[in-house]
Formats: sequence, structure tokens, C-alpha cells
Amino acid sequence: MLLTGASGRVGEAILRRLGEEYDWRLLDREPPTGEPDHEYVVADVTDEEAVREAVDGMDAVIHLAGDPRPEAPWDSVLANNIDGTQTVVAAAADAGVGKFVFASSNHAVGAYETDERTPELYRTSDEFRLDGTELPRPSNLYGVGKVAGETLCRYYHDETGMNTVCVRVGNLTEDHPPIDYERGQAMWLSYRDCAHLFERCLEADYDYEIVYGISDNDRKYYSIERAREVLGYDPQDNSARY
Ligand SMILES: NC(=O)C1=CN([C@@H]2O[C@H](COP(=O)(O)OP(=O)(O)OC[C@H]3O[C@@H](n4cnc5c(N)ncnc54)[C@H](O)[C@@H]3O)[C@@H](O)[C@H]2O)C=CC1
Ligand SMILES: O=C1O[C@H](COP(=O)(O)O)[C@@H](O)[C@H](O)[C@H]1O
Repeated sequence: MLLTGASGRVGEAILRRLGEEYDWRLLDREPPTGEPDHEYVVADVTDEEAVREAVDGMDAVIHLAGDPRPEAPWDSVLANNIDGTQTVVAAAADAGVGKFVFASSNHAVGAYETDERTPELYRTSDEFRLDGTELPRPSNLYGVGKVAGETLCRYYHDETGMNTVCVRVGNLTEDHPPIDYERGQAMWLSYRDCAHLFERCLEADYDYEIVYGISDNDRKYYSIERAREVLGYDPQDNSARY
């Protein structure tokens, strides 16, 4: 399995629980901080030759690498998130990789959180749900880049049949949900549920899917029904317990 952006937070959550479960090849533009437990490729995802070598022989790719900042400027979004994703997904499709898992974001649909809907949207009593079938509605240029990534995944799936899932990740924080931040509590994804969700993305059967990546929070305004149904996602955590 190839894991891009392996040295970041999502990569850490995945490797902490699944490090021993798969034969990993890790890729990041930053070198490892210590002696890596797995094969480690230092490369930028915009480097086509390096990426083509990295995907060679892989059954699956989890593509996390990119600029994660909601306020990321356009030049970074364009290079790291759009060009980088195109380079990785095209190389994976050409190499005949079986499954491609793309880390999309809540910011692909963040503009559904209108002044009229918030803050009630973030509360348990509100029944509004986004389920992945709605049109994209990004809240910033970073979100635009994630929508572009989802569209690239759709295109390469349709062109080559590569099984592809885009996970609109919520707010990953370790140990407990964000404090004094209702939006973050509604879209909290625990480290444990994060690892489980990406494991399901590696194991389940699907064609092309968009799912939400959050824990089973009482406050949720993202449906996790599709992730349950198609992937067998069974989250254990809930921000309401904290
Ligand atoms: N952490 C979260 O709550 C959320 C994360 N995501 C997405 O998940 C992915 C991972 O996010 P985090 O782990 O939080 O970010 P992070 O910044 O902790 O990790 C990203 C990793 O990607 C690497 N990277 C960045 N650009 C690269 C490039 N051009 N080539 C090679 N490596 C590159 C960085 O060196 C870093 O190790 C990102 O795509 C982000 O947009 C989406 C929604 C929420
Ligand atoms: O996509 C992302 O979303 C989370 C949550 O967004 P926020 O605006 O509520 O902080 C963010 O923490 C993460 O860095 C980003 O990649």
C-alpha cells in the first residue's frame, strides 16, 4: 500500500493502528524524523517520475499529501493539492492500482453552513444532513482544490475503472474533540475511527464513492450512512461523550 503525506497527522493516525497490518510504502516530501518502520520515499507528489516509481506494484494508494490549511493560498492549492493529486491519481490508474483513496475535506461543502443555518446546524436538535450526493459548495480555495481532487478521481475512475473513494474528512484531533468549537465537535474524527475508516477503504468493495469521515457524533450534520453501508464503517467514538 502506498501512503502519501505519511508524515502528517492523518498518516500518523493510520499508521499507529494499521502499521503492522499492511506492507506499507510511505511517501512524503519531508524526510522521516527517525528510523522509519517502513519503506520511505522522500519525494514531492508533483514529481511525476518519482510518483510513477512509488505507485509501481501497489495494490492500493491512500493519497493524503497536500496543503491542509483552509486558508492555503491559490499557488499552493494549485501545486500541492490539484497538480499533486492529478499526478498521483493518473500514475495509480496507469499502473493498474486496484483501489485509490483520496483525502478530501469538509471544506469541499463548507459553504452549506450559511448564516441562516448556523450555529443551529452544529447542534443535536438540528436534522439537516449532507450525505455526499449534494453538489460541491466549497468554503475557500482549499475547498475548491478538494473538489478538483474529487473530480479528478471521478474522471480516472470512469476512464480506467479504478475503484476510488473520496473521504470528506471532518476535524481530526487526538484524544478528545476540539474544545469550545461547536463546528469542530460536530465533525470530529477520532484517531481510532480515522484508522478504522481508512482500513475499510482498503478492504471494502466499491466503484466510485464520496463519504464523510467523522465519528458517530450526536451533533453531526454529515451523514455517515453511506460509509456504513458501502464500506462497513462502524465508528466507536462520539464527541458528546466529552
Ligand atoms: N487533519 C484534518 O482534520 C483534515 C485533513 N484533511 C486532509 O487530509 C490530508 C492530510 O492532512 P493532515 O495529515 O492533517 O496534514 P499534515 O500537514 O499534518 O500532513 C500532510 C503531509 O503531506 C506532506 N506534503 C504536503 N505537500 C506535499 C507534496 N507536495 N508532496 C509530498 N508531500 C507533501 C507534508 O509534508 C505532510 O507530512 C490533507 O490532504 C488534508 O487536506 C482533510 C480534512 C481534515
Ligand atoms: O480540511 C481541513 O479541515 C479541518 C477542519 O476545518 P476547520 O476550518 O474547522 O479547522 C482542519 O482542521 C484541517 O486542517 C483541514 O485540513
